[in-house]
Amino acid sequence: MKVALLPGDGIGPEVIREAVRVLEALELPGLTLFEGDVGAAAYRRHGHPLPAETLEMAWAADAILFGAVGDPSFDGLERALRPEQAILGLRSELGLFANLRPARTFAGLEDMSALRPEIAARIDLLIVRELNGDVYFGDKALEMLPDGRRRGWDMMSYAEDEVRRIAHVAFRAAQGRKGRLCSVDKANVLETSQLWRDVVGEVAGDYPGVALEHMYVDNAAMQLVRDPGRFDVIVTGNLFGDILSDQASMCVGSIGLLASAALGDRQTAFGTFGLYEPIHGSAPDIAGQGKANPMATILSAAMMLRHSFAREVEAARIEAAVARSLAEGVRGGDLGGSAGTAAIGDAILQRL
Ligand SMILES: NC(=O)c1ccc[n+]([C@@H]2O[C@H](COP(=O)([O-])OP(=O)(O)OC[C@H]3O[C@@H](n4cnc5c(N)ncnc54)[C@H](O)[C@@H]3O)[C@@H](O)[C@H]2O)c1
Ligand SMILES: CC(C)[C@H](C(=O)O)[C@@H](O)C(=O)O
Ligand SMILES: [Mg+2]
Repeated sequence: MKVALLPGDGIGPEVIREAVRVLEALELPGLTLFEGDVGAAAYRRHGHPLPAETLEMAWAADAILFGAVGDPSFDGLERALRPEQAILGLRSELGLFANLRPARTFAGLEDMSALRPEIAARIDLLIVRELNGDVYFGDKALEMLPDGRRRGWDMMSYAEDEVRRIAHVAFRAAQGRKGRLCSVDKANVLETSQLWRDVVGEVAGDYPGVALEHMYVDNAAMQLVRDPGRFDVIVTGNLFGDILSDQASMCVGSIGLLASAALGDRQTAFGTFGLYEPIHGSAPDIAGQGKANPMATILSAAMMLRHSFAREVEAARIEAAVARSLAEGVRGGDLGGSAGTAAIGDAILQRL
């Protein structure tokens, strides 16, 4: 059970450190951790945000635990060398097309939601975000028009097989939950979305037990704050899923709480190969201050144990320890408290 740790930039190394303490406390036989460089940290040392040796390490691993990448001082670099290309490169090179981003209310935390507590109390949803296509990976350019104006453009597209495979993931997830799937698109304006809607509708024929609805993304953004409890599984494209998952995090209470799994088809001897990461970024505004909430990363490690190592018992132990910490008042700055990164890690370890 080989895990590649890719801490990255900003608060990435700070939150990964706490997740490693939790994993080590479980004393899982055969679990080995090794570390690689990604993002701005890798650019500084190797001249590239995703060096060949890091990619090799990723291929050799059974799972990846990823922190975050991004550093404002590198925003002026050509796009191919920017820190964010490391995570995009890993997702596409490794064929990790299915991004699971669960959002669930934690008991005792309803007051921290940006919504009214009685509305926040009902959240239990899963965003299934397509991760290898959409406007993220199409041709793009910044160019000069003949009349001297600058123009930027990005090609948005999905091929039907790309939509079909993520639709199957989402329908199967809905089968294992409350049996409701909401497909989010912008089919009233975008041809990419019309194809998305058509193909999701076709796949629905294989899942008669799942109730499918289609919703435009602007309405979905509104419904997510009006009544997030109405959603079970949401399936959507790369861009809309990115945006809606940050929004869902504040419905729960903080972006420091939301974990994620990026999965593909590849199976290892232990389970499904995957990359696990908090949905948040490198948070340059609080980096280096010991203030980051490591819960999202610790919960991502739990997802890793569940999906990549079939260790449901240990995954549930981690999740229960996080939930108990929150129920007993452990709060980072993101939740209006004063507990630092290491203190939150200590609290979870004590309750493991
Ligand atoms: N997967 C990734 O690696 C990833 C994801 C998102 C953003 N980014 C990158 O991160 C950099 C910063 O982006 P941003 O500011 O838009 O988003 P961000 O998620 O890094 O931060 C947004 C806000 O949330 C806060 N925050 C985030 N995580 C937190 C945590 N664990 N505990 C407490 N507070 C937390 C930050 O302090 C900030 O105020 C950019 O370079 C961006 O490209 C990377
Ligand atoms: C850093 C960026 C490329 C990334 C994304 O847009 O997918 C991030 O926002 C995320 O949510 O993981
Ligand atoms: Mg994002």
